[in-house]
Amino acid sequence: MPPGSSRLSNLLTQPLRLPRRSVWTSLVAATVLLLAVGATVVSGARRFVQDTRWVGHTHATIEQISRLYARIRDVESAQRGYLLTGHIDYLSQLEVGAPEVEALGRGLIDQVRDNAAQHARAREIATLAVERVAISRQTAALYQEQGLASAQREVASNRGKRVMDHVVELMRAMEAEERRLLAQRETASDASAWRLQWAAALGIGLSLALIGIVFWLMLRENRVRRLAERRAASSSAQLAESVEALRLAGARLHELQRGASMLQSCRTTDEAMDIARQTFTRLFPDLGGGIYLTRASQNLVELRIDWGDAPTDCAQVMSPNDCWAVRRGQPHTVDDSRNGSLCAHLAAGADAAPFAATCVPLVARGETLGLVHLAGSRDTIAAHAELVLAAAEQLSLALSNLQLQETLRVQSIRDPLTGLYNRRYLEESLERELARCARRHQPLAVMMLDLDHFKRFNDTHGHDGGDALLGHVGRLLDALCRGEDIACRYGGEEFILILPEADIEVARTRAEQIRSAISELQILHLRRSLGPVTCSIGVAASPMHADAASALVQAADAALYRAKNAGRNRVEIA
Ligand SMILES: Nc1nc2c(ncn2[C@@H]2O[C@H](COP(=O)(O)OP(=O)(O)OP(=O)(O)O)[C@@H](O)[C@H]2O)c(=O)[nH]1
Repeated sequence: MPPGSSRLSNLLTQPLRLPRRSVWTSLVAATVLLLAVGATVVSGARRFVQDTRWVGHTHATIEQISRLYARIRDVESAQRGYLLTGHIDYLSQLEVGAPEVEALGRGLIDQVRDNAAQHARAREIATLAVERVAISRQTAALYQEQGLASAQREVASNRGKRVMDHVVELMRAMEAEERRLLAQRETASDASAWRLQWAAALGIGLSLALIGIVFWLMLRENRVRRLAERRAASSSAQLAESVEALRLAGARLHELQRGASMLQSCRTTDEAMDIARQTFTRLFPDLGGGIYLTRASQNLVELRIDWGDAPTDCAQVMSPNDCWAVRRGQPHTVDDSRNGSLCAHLAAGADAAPFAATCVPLVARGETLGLVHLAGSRDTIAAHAELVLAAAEQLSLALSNLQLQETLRVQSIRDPLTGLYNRRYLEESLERELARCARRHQPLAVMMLDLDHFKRFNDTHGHDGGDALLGHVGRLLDALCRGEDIACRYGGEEFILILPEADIEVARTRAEQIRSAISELQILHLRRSLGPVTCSIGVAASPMHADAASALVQAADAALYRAKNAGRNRVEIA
């Protein structure tokens, strides 16, 4: 799993709860409350206005009563003034006051039309007021027509006073009732005002509180949303990071697969080293490194290739014990070159910055074939640890396969007793070398060698002794061969040497050297010296004696036959 993917899945699965329901609930509650407060205030205001209107109405009624009373008194005064002075102005005042009293009476009736009791009183007052005005006018008329005495009799009858007393009594009752109503309406108006005030204060307070809660919830939601957005942004960044990590991991795996496939197709160790260098460079471009291979002797490990800007100096050849990974048979990683146990084959330069290094043994079929070493930054080494192991494993398998192939190849072309090439390889090589020399117009010599009296040697020292002799001769021939010569065991105690680009004289000289060397051979077998041995050699050369491989071998064989017949331990030319 690429780094960060578990954190990513946590982030994606962790729920984010937004307080949406509480916000909506509070908003609805605040709205309902505000509407209720509004309705209460409106209805309270209406009632307050109505109550205030009623108070005004009461005041107007009381004022109407007062004005009616005053107007009646004015009429009475005008009547009295007229009787006392006879002045005509009083009479005209009386005449003017009469319709006004009547109008004020009607006004009073209209004023209290809503109240049945007051309405009845008002009608009675209006009727009595009109009657009182009529009495004053009658009294004035008596004065005019019959004189003061008649008018005074009328006054003395107290008819006008009785009517007026009744009017006053009714007006007092009516005013008292209006004052009672006034007090009642003022109380109601005060109560309305008080209710209105409290409803407004309470409603506004509660609404403000709810709005505060909504505001707080919205701030909280905003905070949570910002957090969610940050998480989403961080998640998508991590997702992109993970996708990129997966892409790189996929590309590296593809590269590893490609490298492994090419390694498996390599025919030689050098080819495998070249492919390994390319693969490791592509897989770990930020790391320098190298590959050591164990020599056939198993006692030394040799640096075969290296690459990149490794911060270390690598020993060219080392003992297997110089590498912790080889010694312990498992990867060895040092995070800090200054503090860790760096392998002896790696050396940090004096001025080198601290670095990390890892060595992975190349092990296959229980055999340590070498090691891969990488060095660079600690993070890079740590990040690629598993991939390094996988690449090293693939390289181990490829090297092991190459080793196996080499063993099989050697087995198929080498004679196990002498270590020389076998007859099959001889036949292939002779054809090839003849063609090559012919192309270059160069000679090629063939030497056929047969040990003398080998049957007797066998009989004397046993078959094991004979085998030991064959082994010694094989090693001797191998040692006396040049790099381009091919020494083969032709069969039994017969050997053939192919000497490319050697003419017959060179071949003769070489044959003499070999014959001489074999005659001086000291063979120890089971702590016994097996005595001297000689050989006979027949030499033929191309194109001097034959062009074809089989003809050339036959010519050498014929020369050998002559050497045997001539007394053995000699060289004969075809
Ligand atoms: N020990 C051993 N003996 C072998 C091997 N191959 C062949 N021989 C023996 O080599 C002997 C060859 O004998 P001969 O062909 O008669 O030749 P020779 O005794 O060497 O006599 P000349 O060649 O005439 O000098 C035989 O006895 C074979 O059995 C082998 O691989 N090991």
